[in-house]
Amino acid sequence: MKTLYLDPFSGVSGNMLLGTLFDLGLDFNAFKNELAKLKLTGYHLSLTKTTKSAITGHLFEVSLTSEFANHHVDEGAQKIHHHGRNLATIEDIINNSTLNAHIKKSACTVFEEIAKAEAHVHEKKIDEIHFHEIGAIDSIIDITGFFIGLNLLKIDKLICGPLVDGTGTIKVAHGVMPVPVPAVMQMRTNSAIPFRQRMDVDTELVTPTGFGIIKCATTTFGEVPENLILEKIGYGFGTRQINGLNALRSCIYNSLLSNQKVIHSKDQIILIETNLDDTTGQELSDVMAILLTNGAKDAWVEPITMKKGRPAHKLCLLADPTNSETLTKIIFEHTSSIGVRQQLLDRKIMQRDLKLLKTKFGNLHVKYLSYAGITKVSLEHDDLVSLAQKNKLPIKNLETKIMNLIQSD
Ligand SMILES: O=C([S-])c1cc(C(=O)S)c[n+]([C@@H]2O[C@H](COP(=O)(O)O)[C@@H](O)[C@H]2O)c1
Ligand code: NI
Repeated sequence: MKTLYLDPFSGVSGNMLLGTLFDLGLDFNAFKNELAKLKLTGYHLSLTKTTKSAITGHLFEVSLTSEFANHHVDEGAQKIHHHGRNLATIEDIINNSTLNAHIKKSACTVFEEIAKAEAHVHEKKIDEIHFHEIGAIDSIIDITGFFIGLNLLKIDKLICGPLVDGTGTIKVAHGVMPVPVPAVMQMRTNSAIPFRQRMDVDTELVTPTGFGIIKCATTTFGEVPENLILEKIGYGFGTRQINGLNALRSCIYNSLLSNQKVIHSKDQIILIETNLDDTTGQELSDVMAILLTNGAKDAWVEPITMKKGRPAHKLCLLADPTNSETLTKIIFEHTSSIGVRQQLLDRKIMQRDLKLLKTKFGNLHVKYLSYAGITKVSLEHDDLVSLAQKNKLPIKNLETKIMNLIQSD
């Protein structure tokens, strides 16, 4: 299983996404053969291996041949296209090709995502919007080409790090637009994609095409995968000149487990709390059970006295930070709470190694714990209870017997 990790430390555009795939080894001729299935004409592809900031990478560019270039105006670094195709026409081009069904579906999803955002920003219906972006041949090539590239490189999973955009304004066909550009801002709504801005970069780093592809193709955003083998690194250059390297870095990880294991002695955990003065004991116990089955690591209630001397309860839970949205929704859905407090906490943890122990009383899971030379053993309580019932022994008594067996081992 191959995982592609994208690191958009200086943003993302369609060209950068393809540039980085070529730098990872995507074959240009194989790519062009696949792309020809779209039966598009009027374009030229250029792929250049080059060095920027002393780093070697690839620059991928699409240019229009003269017949089409008449409709295309260059305004500094900003390309503006005046021959927009509408969404239906683009989807026809893709769907009438002999590309595989997954590529077709993925590309159409990105076009729909960008078109929806554009329609919202320009306050037009999706079929009547001005397709200055997605009607252009380069967008069709970038978007469809990205999925062709993933397929040729046999990538199974995509993970993306936080997106970094610039600031200020850029000049486009209809005037001056703020950065992040409106279509990108619109696509960010209702999404939790990590995004930040570099205030020292006075231009656009994240384009609508780049953001649309990332949003639709990626389900996991976060840190580099652990315990996987890093196989290859690629750099795809952007065309804008910025203070520093303007490139999209990508890494291929292989799921073969590394023999160099990562040991965690600290991590982060989220504490979620809410005060409840009108929830019954039964309701509290029900919601705690739901929270625990939905990934809370622990959930409990604390008796408190709220304003006006009201006896109440504080519902608390600990969870992985990525689970906070799901668990917050459960609290809002199943209690009268109208607000929760959240704190991200640093946690020190013992390394855990879970093993199945075969004993004369039966099998049970045992946790071997260690931290800076301190070691402990902990028997899985549910297993212990069922073995105690099976052997008709008091739980404490059986625990002592099993601990003695482990120690004598
Ligand atoms: O010309 C217009 S109206 C325009 C609108 C927007 C919005 O965000 S709305 C963005 N742009 C810019 O066009 C270029 C091309 O983008 P690609 O995604 O096709 O690479 C880019 O700089 C956009 O920000 C233009
Ligand atoms: Ni427009």
